[in-house]
Amino acid sequence: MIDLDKSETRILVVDDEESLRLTFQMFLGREGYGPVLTASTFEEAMELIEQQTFDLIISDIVMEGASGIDLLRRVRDLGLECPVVMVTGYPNINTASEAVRLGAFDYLAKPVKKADLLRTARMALQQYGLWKEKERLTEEKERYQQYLETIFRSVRDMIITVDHDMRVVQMNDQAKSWAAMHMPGLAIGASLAEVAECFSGFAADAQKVLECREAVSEHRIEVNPDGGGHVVFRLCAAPLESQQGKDFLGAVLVFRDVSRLEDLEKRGKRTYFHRLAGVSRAMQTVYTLIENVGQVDTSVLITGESGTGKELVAEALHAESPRRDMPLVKFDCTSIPENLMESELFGHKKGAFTGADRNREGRILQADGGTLFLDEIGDISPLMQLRLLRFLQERTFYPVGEDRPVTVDVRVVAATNADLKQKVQRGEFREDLYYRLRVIDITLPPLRERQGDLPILVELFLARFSKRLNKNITGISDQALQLLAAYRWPGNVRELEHVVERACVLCPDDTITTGNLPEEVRSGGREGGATFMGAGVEAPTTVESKGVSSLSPENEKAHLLSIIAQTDGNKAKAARLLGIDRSTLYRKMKAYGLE
Ligand SMILES: Nc1ncnc2c1ncn2[C@@H]1O[C@H](COP(=O)(O)OP(=O)(O)OP(=O)(O)O)[C@@H](O)[C@H]1O
Repeated sequence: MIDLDKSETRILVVDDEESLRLTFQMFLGREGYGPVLTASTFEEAMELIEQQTFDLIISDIVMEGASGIDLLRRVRDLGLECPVVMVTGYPNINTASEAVRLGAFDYLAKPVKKADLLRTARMALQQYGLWKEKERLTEEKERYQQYLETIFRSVRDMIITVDHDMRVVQMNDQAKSWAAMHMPGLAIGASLAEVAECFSGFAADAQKVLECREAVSEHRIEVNPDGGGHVVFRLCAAPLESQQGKDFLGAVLVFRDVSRLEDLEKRGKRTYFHRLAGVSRAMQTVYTLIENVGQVDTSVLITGESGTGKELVAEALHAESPRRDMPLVKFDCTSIPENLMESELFGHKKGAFTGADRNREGRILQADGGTLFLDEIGDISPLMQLRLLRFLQERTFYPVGEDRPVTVDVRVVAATNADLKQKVQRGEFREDLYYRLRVIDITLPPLRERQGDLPILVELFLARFSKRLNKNITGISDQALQLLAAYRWPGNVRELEHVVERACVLCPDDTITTGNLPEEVRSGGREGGATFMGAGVEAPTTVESKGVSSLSPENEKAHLLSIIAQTDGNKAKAARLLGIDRSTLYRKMKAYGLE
């Protein structure tokens, strides 16, 4: 039985006898019911009923003018469900039982005893309470059903539910229109197993779910319908259970025709290529170039701003070449002082110089049979330029202190974010070396010129950092993505990667929002045009996050000094704070004489 809150029950007593009205009002009021209102005529009662809602109406049958039965009829005509109790004198007992047939809850015979009145009132109110609760639950269920149906209708995926015997129970509109075109046999009531043999993958998934009561995760299946053609579906299946998994109802299959996507991918529209991500035309050109150039042994020069993915291109070139099982040796030309560079690259003989207490194999020899990646090639000294040119021309070299040449089979891939051509014009870089290196030139456009790549890169980094940070971040709000798209990205993909990493660290739930983005990005880069530095939460709070790329040379030098000091000389940390990589930092330090 449901509990009644008596003080919240509105009762109307209708009687033309004032003493009876007052007695009923007093009995009910003292019992805690309220408010209890009274009316002496049909008209007066109707006026109150139209103005407010009642939980119980107690009405005399015989009144001057319209009767209590008229009142009951009127109440039901208005669609009101509240219980009506009739009061009648002994001679009118038959009329009263007639009233019950017409929908009255009960009747009370005069003289009405207090106990009878209270018992009938309690029962009527309790029954009405139950009815209201049932109505509420039905309404809620209907609303929920509607809500589910709306989802069912509006998702772009096709959805089919099947029962234990694999008979189709429900199909959403997408599934229906797809079936009408490609598989007319697939309809509500049809057996999924029998519909078409070529769709056996669907039936197999459904069968698995029905047998194991476990979801089958998303996978792709190829289908060759009778009418010909070739269709690829992305399909997942899950058990269909009632609330709390008490009843097992069957399986739900969610699938999507991805043939067009597959076609696009096959036609060269690739989203990923080795560790590179991007769908823009520029990146498609880069992928194709790498594929073609990978097969030959010519030198390649990769150019592009800092953080555009030059190192990833070098890796992909190596992976695409027949040298892929041999070493890829990376050498950052700015990472070590000039005087040690020759020995580092070419190796040295024991005793070649003070401190050379044993023979040392250089990077070039380590790369024998494989690829040597020379990063930041624009920064090497004229002497090293000459040595490298000789090596590229003759494929032999002399380790420091050694007079016998060493021959190796190495493919050289170099990268720079400097404008080498300008350096050649200014006499800072050898023209002959430039052309030797640049047999093939792969240029990576800055991120701001290939905005179409942004969503896919964001998705890639979100998945990466969500996993690394052991979080469950599944997406980014449209508004946050719009801010990222509007930003100029002076630090390119590296900077974007740091921004997403920082956002993942700050994000408390499953969606990155604008609040998780740094101020620079939120203000559209208007904060003095400074680059976001990817400091994330690891940055000491005392370090002012300010980029370098837009500062004047004097300010940039001072800023570099300040960051290096604040990180206690830790170059890796300083570079990270500045949103540039270590080699760029070394280059800048060198340029400002800060070594
Ligand atoms: N197209 C891309 N897809 C996925 N990640 C990328 C892409 N481009 C760059 N990145 C990421 O951005 C960061 C910087 O890339 P990378 O080191 O290859 O750039 P770079 O051009 O060599 O930079 P620098 O000139 O400063 O050495 C890396 O973490 C890399 O994984």
